[in-house]
Amino acid sequence: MEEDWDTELEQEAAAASQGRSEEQAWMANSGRPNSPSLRFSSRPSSPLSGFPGRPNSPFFGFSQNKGSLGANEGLNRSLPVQHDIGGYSGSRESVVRQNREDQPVTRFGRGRSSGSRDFQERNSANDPGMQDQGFRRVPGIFGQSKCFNSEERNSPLRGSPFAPGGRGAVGGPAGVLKGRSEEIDSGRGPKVTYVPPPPPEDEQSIFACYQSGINFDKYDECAVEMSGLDPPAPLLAFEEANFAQTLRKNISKTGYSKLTPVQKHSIPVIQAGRDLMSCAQTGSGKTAAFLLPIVDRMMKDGVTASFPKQQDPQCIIVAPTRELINQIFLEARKFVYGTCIRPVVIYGGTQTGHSIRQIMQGCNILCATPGRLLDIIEKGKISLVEVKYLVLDEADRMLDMGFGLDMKKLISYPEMPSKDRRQTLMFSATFPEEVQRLAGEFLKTDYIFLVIGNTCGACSDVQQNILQVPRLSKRDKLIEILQSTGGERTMVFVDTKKKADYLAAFLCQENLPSTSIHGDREQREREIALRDFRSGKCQILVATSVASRGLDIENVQHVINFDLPNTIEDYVHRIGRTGRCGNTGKAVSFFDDQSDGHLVQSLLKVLSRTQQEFQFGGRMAVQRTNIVASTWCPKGLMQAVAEWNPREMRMSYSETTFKSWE
Ligand SMILES: Nc1ncnc2c1ncn2[C@@H]1O[C@H](COP(=O)(O)OP(=O)(O)OP(=O)(O)O)[C@@H](O)[C@H]1O
Repeated sequence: MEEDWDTELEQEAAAASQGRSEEQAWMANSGRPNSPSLRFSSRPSSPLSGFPGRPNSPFFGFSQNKGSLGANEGLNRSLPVQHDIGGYSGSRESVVRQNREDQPVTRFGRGRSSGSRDFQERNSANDPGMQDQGFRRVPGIFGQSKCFNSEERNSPLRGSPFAPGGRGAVGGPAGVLKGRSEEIDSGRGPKVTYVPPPPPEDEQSIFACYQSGINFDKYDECAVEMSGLDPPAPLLAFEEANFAQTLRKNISKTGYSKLTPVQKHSIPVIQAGRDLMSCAQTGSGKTAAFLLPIVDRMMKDGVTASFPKQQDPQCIIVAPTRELINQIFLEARKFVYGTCIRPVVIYGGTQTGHSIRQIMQGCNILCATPGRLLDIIEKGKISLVEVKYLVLDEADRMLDMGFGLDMKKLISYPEMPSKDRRQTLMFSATFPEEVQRLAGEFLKTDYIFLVIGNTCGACSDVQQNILQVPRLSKRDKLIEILQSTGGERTMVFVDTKKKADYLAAFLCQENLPSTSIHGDREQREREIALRDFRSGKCQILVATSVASRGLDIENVQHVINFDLPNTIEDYVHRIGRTGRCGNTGKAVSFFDDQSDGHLVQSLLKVLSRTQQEFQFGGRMAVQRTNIVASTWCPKGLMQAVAEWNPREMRMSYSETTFKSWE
């Protein structure tokens, strides 16, 4: 999970303070006759009729979901069967523990939220009444159960992969009830036993990649800014990099023939031994920009894996989410192919023993999520003395409140070479100023700061649309869009884990094959969800921000922000799941005056910078940097536009026009 642990809690708390959650709102919304929400809101005994005040309730965070997901006794009765059939070994508690292992957020970060979460979970776990209800059971709708009772048969979820008895592939944290007492007794969850399946070893699978798109050459039009003393000259072509022969072969097997701008500029900086903070738009090849020169150096230095009791990797790469770090590992595997350099990936939610075994088989490039990395270091399984490269992918995220302390801890180990003796590389599509300042602690003073485009630039190949959709109409609007786009691979982002499950189940019910990914799903389920989405088995992936960064999935044509994120950086990363590698994509964001007002200024800035035609609301069109004619637009938006410096946008509205909009 990593990313969304705390932010979602905070959002839930905010929703609670509004006194009415979105799920409740849906329940009350009389839109769809078959909607799961309606079904349960009409039940007189529904706990939703007496919905507890969330902030004060020990069940806050769980009870509300009961109704929205259509939990029923039948589902609950089926849970023990799920354990047997589904072969689950984990539990919700294990997820909590994993998240703690991996998530510095909960350990060091925003303590208030995590503390309250613990409280909620313990209390709800203690209450026998809760065992049959609420959020605990929500994940139970995933996975499979062979027992249908009448209620299940009528379940709106039936026939969907989320339905009981549905596709096992989606799986589900059926263990949600299993480990409950374990947490209470020990304060720790049961051992995580999940061992991820090894990736395919055949050459074709290793080098599988997708085609760059029609706009690939347009990357060259991006403005490039480099600051720092004597930046090395950029490369014009792969040949100029003088890469080792095996690496050259691997690059061509990967299908790369032309460098992207971030590669042109970053590779010579890294080859020159300089530290680098590199910012370039999503999907523009940052991963290869750091991997290629590192692997090249290792090949030239004759690095090979060996098998001492304690491994000493030459390169450590960290990223904020498990799926992303796995993806980076798979990229590294391509470039080292045919050599004795061994990349290894370790991340939370998997058996620690498995991570250790992987490392012990030889480890030159260690790809890790922060929690698991620190764990392994503290277990003495790796030594840091040989680290020459420290790479922070999604560096702004790695340095923010959530992971910043873990990163500091990492560089503070006495064994870790000081910044003068290692090379530190930071990559992201966004670098807010405060993070740029923090980064100084990690980098040598003469580091190079490379910006392709700007430090918070959305991908110009993504056509962005902002639609004003009131909260209660979002679901219908979503269906309308998904039905009109007919089978396009789509990621739908929401603000809470529960909503991700709910929405995925709801979409399945509407015959739109969907799955979900978020931090409360067990790792096995997360990986299955991603696999189903990549393979096209499920055309829609409903996700929290855990999937917003770095994921490179072929042919995602569409991103929908069902809920806008809290920060503009998150928006940029989310919409960057489409329009990758020169391909085009579409992003639609539902804008709700009441909850999204804070984003308006930064949103407009991002939109105007993409220099493309885009739409704001139904009738206001913004072309290039000029807003042209409108008689209507969301009031909240226009107020913010007025506050924002019109000169910067060179907007063409007059004050009278603006007043008439108000
Ligand atoms: N030179 C190249 N030629 C063709 N394809 C490339 C090249 N470099 C990278 N790619 C491909 O482009 C896609 C996006 O690359 P990558 O995931 O590294 O982007 P990114 O900039 O890290 O994106 P994000 O900011 O979302 O993490 C990948 O599928 C990668 O294989």
